[in-house]
Amino acid sequence: MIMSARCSGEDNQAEKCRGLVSESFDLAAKLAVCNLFGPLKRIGIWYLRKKIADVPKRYDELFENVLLEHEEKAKREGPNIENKDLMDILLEVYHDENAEIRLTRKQMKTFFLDLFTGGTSTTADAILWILGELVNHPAAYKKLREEIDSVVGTERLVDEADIPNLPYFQACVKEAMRLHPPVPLFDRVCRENCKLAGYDIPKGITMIMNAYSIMRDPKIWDNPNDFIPERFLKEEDNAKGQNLQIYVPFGGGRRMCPGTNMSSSLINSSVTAMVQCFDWKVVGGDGPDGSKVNMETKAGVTMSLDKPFMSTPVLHRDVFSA
Ligand code: HEM
Repeated sequence: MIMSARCSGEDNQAEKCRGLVSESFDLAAKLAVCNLFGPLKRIGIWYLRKKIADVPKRYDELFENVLLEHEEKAKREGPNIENKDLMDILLEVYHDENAEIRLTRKQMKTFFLDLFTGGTSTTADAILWILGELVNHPAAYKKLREEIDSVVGTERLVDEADIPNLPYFQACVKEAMRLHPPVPLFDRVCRENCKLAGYDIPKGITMIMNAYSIMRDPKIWDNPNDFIPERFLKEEDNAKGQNLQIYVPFGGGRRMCPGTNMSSSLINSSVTAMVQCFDWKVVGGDGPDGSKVNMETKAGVTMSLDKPFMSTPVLHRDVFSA
C-alpha cells in the first residue's frame, strides 16, 4: 500500500515486514511484562537481549533493501516515474540538495517503521472486528445496507464524501471500535508527582491506560458488552463517543494516534464495499450451525480475533461493473 507494488521483490518484502511486525509486537508485550517487575526488569531485558538487538537490525536491513530498489527504479525511469509512491517522494527530498528540510536515511526508515507497526495490523483488525459484529447481527447488517442503498443508490460504491450522510454506518464503526479497540492499552510516563482518583502517582511512573475497560465500563455505558450501534444515534451517547476521556479507540491528547484519518478512510471504503456488494457465509464458526463469527480475542498487545474469520463472500450486487 504505502510502498506500492512496483518493486520486484515486493511480495517477499511485504511478507518479511508482516513477520517482523508481529515479532516486534510479541517483543513489546514481553518487555511490557518485564516493566511490571520494577528493578528486576533488567533480568527480563537480559533474557531478551538477542531479540532486542536483532529486531531493529532486521527492520533496518529490510527498509534499506526497499530504499535501494526504489533508488534503482528512479535511476532507470528518471524523474518522471509513473504512479510515485510515498517512498519515491521521500527519496526525491532526500536527494534534493536544495530541499528546505534535509531528510536522513534513518529518518525515512523510522517513519516507515512507524507506519508499518502502527498502521497495518491495527486497521486490518478493526475491519475484521467491525465486519464480524455486522455478520453476527443480521438486523444491523440489513439496516446498514438499506442506509447505503438509500443514500448512495445501487450503481456506485460509497466514497469518502458520502460518509457524513451515513450516520448508521458511523454508529456501527464506533460501536465495534468501542467493544474491540485494536490497541487496548497505551501508556504515559508521569512528568510530575500527581494525584489520580485518590492515588499518589510519583513522577517517572509509567501509567497504562486500559481503553478496553474504559469503553466497557458499566458506569458509563448501558449494556456495555452488547453491540448496539443505535446508542451512537442518541444525542447523549453520541456525545460520549466524542469524549476523549471515555471513548478512546485512538487514544487521546497530544500522543493520540496520528493515523486516525488514514485508518478511518480505509475502514470506510472497505467495510461499506463489503456490505454493499456481498453477503458473508461464515465457515466453521460459532453457534449450532457454525454461522456466527467467533469473537474471542487473542492474547497480545494488539487486539485481534483469536480464530480466523473464515467466510465465503456471496455476491449481492455487482457495483464494480456498474
Ligand atoms: C484502526 C486503526 C488504528 C487504531 C485503533 C490505532 C490506535 C492507536 C492508539 C490507541 C495509539 C496510542 C495513542 C495514545 O497514546 O494516546 C496509537 C498511536 C499511534 N498510531 Fe495508531 N491506530 C490505528 C491506525 C494507525 C495508522 C493507519 C497509522 C499510520 C499510518 C498509525 C500510526 C500510529 C503512530 C505512529 C502512533 C504513535 C503516536 C505517538 O506516540 O505520538 N496508527 N494508535
